[in-house]
Amino acid sequence: MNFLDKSLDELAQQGWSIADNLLPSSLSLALLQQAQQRWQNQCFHAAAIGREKKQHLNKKIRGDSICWLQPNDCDPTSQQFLAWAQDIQEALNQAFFLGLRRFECHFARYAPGAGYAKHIDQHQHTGFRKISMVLYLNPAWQADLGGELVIYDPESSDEIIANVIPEMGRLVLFRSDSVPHAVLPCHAVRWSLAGWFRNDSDIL
Ligand SMILES: O=C(O)CCC(=O)C(=O)O
Ligand SMILES: [Fe+2]
Repeated sequence: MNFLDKSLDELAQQGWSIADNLLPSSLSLALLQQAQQRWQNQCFHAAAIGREKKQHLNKKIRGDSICWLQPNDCDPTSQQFLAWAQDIQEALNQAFFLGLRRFECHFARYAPGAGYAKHIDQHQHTGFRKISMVLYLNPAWQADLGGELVIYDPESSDEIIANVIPEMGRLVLFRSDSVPHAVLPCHAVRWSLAGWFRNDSDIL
Protein backbone atom coordinates (compact mmCIF):
# COMPACT_ATOMS: atom_id res chain seq x y z
CA MET A 1 0.00 0.00 0.00
CA ASN A 2 1.47 3.39 -0.87
CA PHE A 3 1.47 6.40 1.48
CA LEU A 4 -1.53 8.00 -0.19
CA ASP A 5 -3.60 4.80 0.01
CA LYS A 6 -2.81 4.62 3.72
CA SER A 7 -3.98 8.22 4.25
CA LEU A 8 -7.18 7.64 2.27
CA ASP A 9 -7.82 4.52 4.29
CA GLU A 10 -7.44 6.43 7.57
CA LEU A 11 -9.64 9.21 6.24
CA ALA A 12 -12.34 6.64 5.46
CA GLN A 13 -12.01 4.89 8.85
CA GLN A 14 -11.73 7.86 11.20
CA GLY A 15 -12.46 11.03 9.22
CA TRP A 16 -8.88 12.35 9.45
CA SER A 17 -5.31 11.31 8.67
CA ILE A 18 -1.76 12.51 9.29
CA ALA A 19 1.18 11.79 6.98
CA ASP A 20 4.78 12.98 6.90
CA ASN A 21 5.83 11.66 3.51
CA LEU A 22 3.17 12.61 0.97
CA LEU A 23 4.85 15.70 -0.46
CA PRO A 24 8.48 15.83 -1.71
CA SER A 25 10.50 17.54 1.04
CA SER A 26 12.14 19.90 -1.47
CA LEU A 27 8.66 21.20 -2.39
CA SER A 28 7.71 21.82 1.26
CA LEU A 29 10.91 23.79 1.76
CA ALA A 30 10.34 25.83 -1.41
CA LEU A 31 6.78 26.57 -0.22
CA LEU A 32 8.12 27.92 3.08
CA GLN A 33 10.48 30.21 1.15
CA GLN A 34 7.60 31.32 -1.04
CA ALA A 35 5.42 32.06 2.01
CA GLN A 36 8.21 34.08 3.64
CA GLN A 37 8.83 36.04 0.46
CA ARG A 38 5.13 36.87 0.16
CA TRP A 39 5.13 37.98 3.79
CA GLN A 40 8.08 40.29 3.13
CA ASN A 41 6.25 41.66 0.09
CA GLN A 42 3.26 42.41 2.35
CA CYS A 43 0.92 40.07 0.49
CA PHE A 44 -0.72 38.75 3.69
CA HIS A 45 -3.84 40.10 5.40
CA ALA A 46 -5.56 39.33 8.70
CA ALA A 47 -7.85 36.29 8.34
CA ALA A 48 -11.58 36.79 8.80
CA ILE A 49 -14.19 34.31 9.96
CA GLY A 50 -17.48 33.47 8.21
CA ARG A 51 -18.09 34.15 4.54
CA GLU A 52 -19.23 36.98 2.31
CA LYS A 53 -21.33 39.63 4.13
CA LYS A 54 -21.03 37.82 7.43
CA GLN A 55 -17.22 37.96 7.36
CA HIS A 56 -15.61 39.71 10.26
CA LEU A 57 -12.32 39.91 12.11
CA ASN A 58 -12.05 38.50 15.59
CA LYS A 59 -8.51 37.96 16.78
CA LYS A 60 -9.72 36.13 19.87
CA ILE A 61 -11.19 33.42 17.64
CA ARG A 62 -8.68 33.48 14.80
CA GLY A 63 -5.29 35.21 14.89
CA ASP A 64 -3.54 34.19 11.68
CA SER A 65 -2.67 36.23 8.60
CA ILE A 66 -3.23 34.64 5.22
CA CYS A 67 -2.27 34.90 1.56
CA TRP A 68 -4.39 33.04 -1.02
CA LEU A 69 -2.78 31.18 -3.93
CA GLN A 70 -4.41 32.34 -7.16
CA PRO A 71 -4.34 29.37 -9.57
CA ASN A 72 -3.99 31.54 -12.68
CA ASP A 73 -1.42 33.88 -11.31
CA CYS A 74 1.22 32.36 -9.14
CA ASP A 75 4.88 31.45 -8.94
CA PRO A 76 6.25 28.08 -10.18
CA THR A 77 6.54 26.61 -6.66
CA SER A 78 2.90 27.32 -5.85
CA GLN A 79 1.90 26.00 -9.27
CA GLN A 80 3.78 22.80 -8.58
CA PHE A 81 1.89 22.45 -5.31
CA LEU A 82 -1.47 23.12 -7.00
CA ALA A 83 -0.70 20.44 -9.60
CA TRP A 84 0.11 18.01 -6.80
CA ALA A 85 -3.16 18.92 -5.03
CA GLN A 86 -4.98 18.21 -8.29
CA ASP A 87 -3.67 14.63 -8.17
CA ILE A 88 -4.87 14.30 -4.58
CA GLN A 89 -8.27 15.64 -5.63
CA GLU A 90 -8.52 12.92 -8.28
CA ALA A 91 -7.51 10.25 -5.79
CA LEU A 92 -10.15 11.52 -3.32
CA ASN A 93 -12.80 11.43 -6.04
CA GLN A 94 -11.86 7.90 -7.03
CA ALA A 95 -11.87 6.69 -3.45
CA PHE A 96 -14.97 8.46 -2.13
CA PHE A 97 -17.03 9.67 -5.14
CA LEU A 98 -17.10 13.18 -3.67
CA GLY A 99 -17.46 15.02 -6.98
CA LEU A 100 -14.68 17.42 -6.01
CA ARG A 101 -14.20 20.10 -8.63
CA ARG A 102 -11.69 22.55 -7.26
CA PHE A 103 -9.14 23.27 -4.57
CA GLU A 104 -8.64 26.59 -2.80
CA CYS A 105 -5.74 27.28 -0.48
CA HIS A 106 -3.82 29.95 1.35
CA PHE A 107 -0.54 30.33 3.18
CA ALA A 108 -1.08 31.10 6.85
CA ARG A 109 1.22 32.80 9.31
CA TYR A 110 0.45 32.66 13.02
CA ALA A 111 2.45 35.27 14.94
CA PRO A 112 3.49 34.39 18.51
CA GLY A 113 0.33 34.37 20.66
CA ALA A 114 -2.01 33.63 17.75
CA GLY A 115 -4.25 30.56 17.53
CA TYR A 116 -7.60 29.49 16.12
CA ALA A 117 -10.49 28.48 18.41
CA LYS A 118 -12.36 25.20 17.94
CA HIS A 119 -14.37 25.12 14.71
CA ILE A 120 -15.34 23.01 11.72
CA ASP A 121 -14.34 24.19 8.24
CA GLN A 122 -17.56 23.79 6.28
CA HIS A 123 -19.34 27.16 6.08
CA GLN A 124 -22.80 27.46 7.58
CA HIS A 125 -25.55 27.03 4.97
CA THR A 126 -23.19 25.98 2.14
CA GLY A 127 -21.67 22.52 2.02
CA PHE A 128 -19.09 23.06 -0.69
CA ARG A 129 -15.99 22.39 1.37
CA LYS A 130 -15.65 18.61 1.63
CA ILE A 131 -12.07 17.78 2.61
CA SER A 132 -9.62 20.04 4.44
CA MET A 133 -5.87 19.82 4.05
CA VAL A 134 -3.15 21.47 6.12
CA LEU A 135 0.53 21.29 5.29
CA TYR A 136 2.96 22.50 7.95
CA LEU A 137 6.09 24.42 7.01
CA ASN A 138 8.11 24.73 10.23
CA PRO A 139 11.58 23.14 10.26
CA ALA A 140 12.47 21.70 13.68
CA TRP A 141 9.34 22.81 15.53
CA GLN A 142 9.72 22.04 19.25
CA ALA A 143 6.77 20.73 21.26
CA ASP A 144 7.21 23.57 23.80
CA LEU A 145 6.48 26.13 21.08
CA GLY A 146 2.75 25.26 21.30
CA GLY A 147 0.79 25.78 18.09
CA GLU A 148 -0.46 22.19 17.90
CA LEU A 149 -3.49 21.35 15.83
CA VAL A 150 -5.95 19.75 18.24
CA ILE A 151 -8.42 17.36 16.65
CA TYR A 152 -11.61 16.56 18.57
CA ASP A 153 -13.84 13.53 18.32
CA PRO A 154 -16.59 14.22 15.75
CA GLU A 155 -18.98 12.17 17.92
CA SER A 156 -18.13 13.91 21.17
CA SER A 157 -16.52 17.26 20.52
CA ASP A 158 -15.08 17.72 24.05
CA GLU A 159 -12.80 14.76 23.58
CA ILE A 160 -9.35 15.33 22.09
CA ILE A 161 -8.32 12.53 19.74
CA ALA A 162 -5.07 13.95 18.33
CA ASN A 163 -2.50 16.68 19.02
CA VAL A 164 -0.52 17.42 15.88
CA ILE A 165 2.85 19.18 16.07
CA PRO A 166 3.14 21.51 13.03
CA GLU A 167 6.40 20.01 11.82
CA MET A 168 7.80 20.68 8.31
CA GLY A 169 6.21 18.47 5.63
CA ARG A 170 3.50 17.03 7.90
CA LEU A 171 0.17 16.90 6.14
CA VAL A 172 -3.26 16.51 7.70
CA LEU A 173 -6.41 15.64 5.80
CA PHE A 174 -9.83 15.67 7.44
CA ARG A 175 -13.52 15.92 6.69
CA SER A 176 -14.57 19.58 6.46
CA ASP A 177 -18.13 18.88 7.58
CA SER A 178 -17.61 17.02 10.82
CA VAL A 179 -14.16 17.20 12.41
CA PRO A 180 -13.85 19.89 15.10
CA HIS A 181 -10.33 21.25 15.46
CA ALA A 182 -8.38 24.15 16.93
CA VAL A 183 -4.90 25.68 16.75
CA LEU A 184 -3.35 26.23 20.17
CA PRO A 185 -1.61 29.58 20.69
CA CYS A 186 1.96 29.36 19.43
CA HIS A 187 5.13 30.86 20.93
CA ALA A 188 7.03 31.31 17.67
CA VAL A 189 6.02 32.21 14.13
CA ARG A 190 4.08 29.25 12.70
CA TRP A 191 3.82 28.75 8.90
CA SER A 192 1.36 26.52 7.08
CA LEU A 193 -0.60 26.05 3.91
CA ALA A 194 -4.31 25.34 4.43
CA GLY A 195 -6.64 24.22 1.65
CA TRP A 196 -10.07 22.83 0.90
CA PHE A 197 -11.31 20.47 -1.77
CA ARG A 198 -14.75 21.64 -2.89
CA ASN A 199 -17.56 20.32 -5.02
CA ASP A 200 -18.65 23.63 -6.54
CA SER A 201 -17.06 24.81 -9.74
CA ASP A 202 -15.82 28.35 -9.39
CA ILE A 203 -15.18 31.37 -7.21
CA LEU A 204 -18.26 33.61 -6.98
O1 LIG B 1 -3.17 25.38 10.83
C1 LIG B 1 -3.86 24.48 11.30
O2 LIG B 1 -3.38 23.58 11.99
C2 LIG B 1 -5.35 24.49 11.08
C3 LIG B 1 -5.88 25.74 10.44
C4 LIG B 1 -7.37 25.74 10.33
O3 LIG B 1 -8.06 25.08 11.06
C5 LIG B 1 -8.04 26.55 9.29
O4 LIG B 1 -7.39 27.38 8.63
O5 LIG B 1 -9.27 26.37 9.11
FE1 LIG C 1 -9.99 24.81 10.24
